[in-house]
Amino acid sequence: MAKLVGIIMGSDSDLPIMAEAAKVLDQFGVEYEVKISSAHRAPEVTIEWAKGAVERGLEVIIAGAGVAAHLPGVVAAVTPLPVIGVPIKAGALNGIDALYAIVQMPSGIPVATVAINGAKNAGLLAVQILASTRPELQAKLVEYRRKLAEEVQAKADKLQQLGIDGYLAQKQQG
Ligand SMILES: Nc1c(C(=O)O)ncn1[C@@H]1O[C@H](COP(=O)(O)O)[C@@H](O)[C@H]1O
Repeated sequence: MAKLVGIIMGSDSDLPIMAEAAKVLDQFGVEYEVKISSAHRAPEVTIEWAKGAVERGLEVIIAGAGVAAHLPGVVAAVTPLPVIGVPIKAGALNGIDALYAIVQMPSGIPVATVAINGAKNAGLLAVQILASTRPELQAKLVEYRRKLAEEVQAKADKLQQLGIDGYLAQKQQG
């Protein structure tokens, strides 16, 4: 399968979080490219990467950045591809600054913003976008959701069986 998703982040310090998006894509068998670049520190390289994304065959971009997180918006400004922004928890404001910077895009250039450090959901959202034209991915998503629901049901059954104190005691034991 060709590389369909581009993952870009502002710094290698974002990598531990952004790796969670890559992990989801691995899980669904979606190939991707990964890039460290910065709209602030390396603007030309960033813009060149984003401008070439369509030609390279990418269909979705996941862009993560912390603090004054302009990277996702700058990428979105130069590509017609959907951009999913991941605000990274970093710096004195713990990601609130990044969240606001990414989510408050001016009208006309959207960035689909997930939660602070929400790289896993960014990966899932990318899979969902790709799945709209790929039945095999759609089927995997249905199965993924079925397992999630099964896990919730297992917890509900256990709580019913053990009661609150028993449940918490068992949870504490790990
Ligand atoms: N927000 C941006 C941009 C950008 O938006 O272009 N470039 C780097 N950064 C962010 O700066 C934080 C600290 O970076 P360093 O750890 O390299 O100092 C990172 O979270 C990065 O995403």
